[in-house]
Amino acid sequence: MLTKREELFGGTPDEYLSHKEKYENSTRKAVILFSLLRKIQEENNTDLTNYRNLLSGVLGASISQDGSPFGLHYIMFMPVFMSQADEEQQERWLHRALNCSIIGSYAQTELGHGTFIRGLETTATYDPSTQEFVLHSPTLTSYKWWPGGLGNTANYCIVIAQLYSKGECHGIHSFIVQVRDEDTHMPLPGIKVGEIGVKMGLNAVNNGFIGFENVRIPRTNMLMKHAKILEDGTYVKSKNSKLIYGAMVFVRVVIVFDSVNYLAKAITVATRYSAVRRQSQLKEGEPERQILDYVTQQDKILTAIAGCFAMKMNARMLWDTFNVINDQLHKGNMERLGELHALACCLKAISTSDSSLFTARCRVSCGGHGYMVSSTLPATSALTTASCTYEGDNTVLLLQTARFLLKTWRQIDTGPLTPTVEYLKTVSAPGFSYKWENSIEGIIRGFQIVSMKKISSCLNLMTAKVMSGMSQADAWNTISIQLVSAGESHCRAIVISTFHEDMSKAMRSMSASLAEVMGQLVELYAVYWTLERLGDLLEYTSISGADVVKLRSWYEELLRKIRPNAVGLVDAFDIIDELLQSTLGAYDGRVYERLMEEALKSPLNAEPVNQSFHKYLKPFMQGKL
Ligand SMILES: CCCCCCCC/C=C\C/C=C/C(=O)SCCNC(=O)CCNC(=O)[C@H](O)C(C)(C)COP(=O)(O)OP(=O)(O)OC[C@H]1O[C@@H](n2cnc3c(N)ncnc32)[C@H](O)[C@@H]1OP(=O)(O)O
Ligand SMILES: Cc1cc2nc3c(=O)[nH]c(=O)nc-3n(C[C@H](O)[C@H](O)[C@H](O)COP(=O)(O)OP(=O)(O)OC[C@H]3O[C@@H](n4cnc5c(N)ncnc54)[C@H](O)[C@@H]3O)c2cc1C
Repeated sequence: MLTKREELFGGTPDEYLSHKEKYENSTRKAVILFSLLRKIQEENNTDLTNYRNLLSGVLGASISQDGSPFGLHYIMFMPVFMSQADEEQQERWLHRALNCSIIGSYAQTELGHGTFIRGLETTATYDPSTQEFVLHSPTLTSYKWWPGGLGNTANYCIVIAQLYSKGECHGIHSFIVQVRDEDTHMPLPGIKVGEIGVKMGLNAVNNGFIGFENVRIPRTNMLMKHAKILEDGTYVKSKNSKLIYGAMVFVRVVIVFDSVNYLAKAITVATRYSAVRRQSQLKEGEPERQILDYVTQQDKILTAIAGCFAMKMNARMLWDTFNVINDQLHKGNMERLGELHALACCLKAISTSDSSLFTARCRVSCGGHGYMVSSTLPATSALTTASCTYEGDNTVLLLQTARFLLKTWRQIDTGPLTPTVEYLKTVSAPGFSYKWENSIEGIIRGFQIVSMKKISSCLNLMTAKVMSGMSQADAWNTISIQLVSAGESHCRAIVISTFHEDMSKAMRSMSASLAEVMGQLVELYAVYWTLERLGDLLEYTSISGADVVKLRSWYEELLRKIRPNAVGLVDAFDIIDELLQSTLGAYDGRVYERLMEEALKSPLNAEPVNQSFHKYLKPFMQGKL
């Protein structure tokens, strides 16, 4: 009788399963894992706060690097329900979703549209004579494409469609739609549903497609917490049309935590392997050195560790900010919605692009063995690059942040600013002066000045181009590279200052030795990004060549200081071997034995001579083909 652990983590490695077997195996594992999670849910309430903790359990414990077919049910279907369904609808559906007696997905993206959601083509036309909506996919490009779990798993999904009533289009709204029979799991009439095929990664997420041929759903299947359709077809608009976007903000907040989880796995593997792997002699005649002793290796890995800690603290700040503003939204106060959207956009973009960058560095820092699937670094790399796209392409999200920053800058003199942008007032105040200094505070100030000057420059450029006769849209597109850069600079300034401030607070309750190491991580992160963004700092601050020389020495000194604690820092993530699933990162350091153990599981090692020798090789080598 297999234990739960053996059931979850044993069996043929996924990499040797077919696409179909991989899905079936991940579904088997998901059922085990989510049965356990369901027990947790039964003991706790399900408000968003508790829900995120549950969700981080889902994400953190996702037992396959390939994701889970239930992921979307937890990541989007339920959060959207909690934020957009009215009380009657929650009463009718939420408990069934929570106990997984229905499995949902979230169908927004179409073959033809992902970013520009106002351009979605799926229609939901209200028929007052039957008090139903008619869901229809008018074109191939209107087919929903990507929804996780929709291929073969979900029997319900939330569909985002253009709402039509009394001949008028009211824009995109959310609808709950049953897609499969609850008993037979057969697709319901008028519904064409399937799986989109093999992807670069996340092949257990079961991403699907769905098309509707005049499918009728009751009026009460429109999620009506904000906007409504009355029985006669009268449209009652939402207090704020942007509230429909709320779930995307929540998921972006979760994704920042998720990006930290993925990066923590990758640096645990790369750091432990770099402590085990010995290669080359630093001095003639000496024993081969741990590759972690090479400063170039420290440059790749220790900065990733600092980045992971930095983003973890920023994820917590973002979550706290989300909760504060979400409470205000529930009370009808929309004042900070734009700020929350901008912050969630830039932190999702920066956390996922950093996670992708540093995970790729971890992969190459492990040499050939890092290219083995059994190291799990390739899968984590495929995961982190996907996160730069899903829940909003990073470029598009940074442009959203830039849009908010320009709006803020236009109003800079009209009153107080909201917390995440009030630095703009400080560094642009009359009489404010700043001379570069090589300190954490000096670096933070420098990044804030760069951000402010980029935003100001973008606005001046926009104004000049429009004055010269260019349309607003063309001017925006022309300077969009600089707009993205302004969004990134703003975010980096927030990340460094949050890391410094929150870690300083945390260090007060630490032992002196731990506080010293944490302080070194903050310095390493700040100095690393200073050296990475020297162009901006040279353009907008008084930093000098001499300062840069000292910064480089400071950086190398920090690498030397942190090196002895590298393994301890990643052990602190406490990721069990079963979740790490890595031949290179296992706690016991038996890298070579594990590599060989995994290799022998290859089906190609089942017999000494593969059948292709007799069928192909031998006749070929004997000139008979
Ligand atoms: C357990 C295992 C787990 C394994 C891991 C798997 C995890 C998988 C995770 C998730 C799966 C993925 C799901 C998805 O991808 S769902 C689909 C996500 N799609 C998007 O994010 C689409 C991105 N596009 C947009 O958000 C919008 O189209 C846009 C904002 C980029 C542009 O839209 P547009 O209408 O052109 O906007 P404007 O620029 O004109 O701005 C309009 C106005 O609205 C404000 N606004 C826009 N978005 C929001 C928002 N989300 N919240 C609040 N406000 C928003 C914007 O600020 C403007 O306001 P204004 O300046 O005051 O006018
Ligand atoms: C693994 C994965 C899971 C997903 N899961 C789901 C899901 O469950 N449900 C769901 O609904 N969707 C899902 N998606 C879809 C995802 O939301 C979209 O892929 C994403 O929103 C990007 O849209 P797109 O793919 O159409 O790219 P596009 O928007 O076509 O972007 C392509 C390029 O065009 C650029 N671009 C687009 N618009 C602009 C602009 N205005 N300004 C400047 N540049 C622009 C982008 O920067 C990008 O470089 C998933 C995607 C992935 C990869």
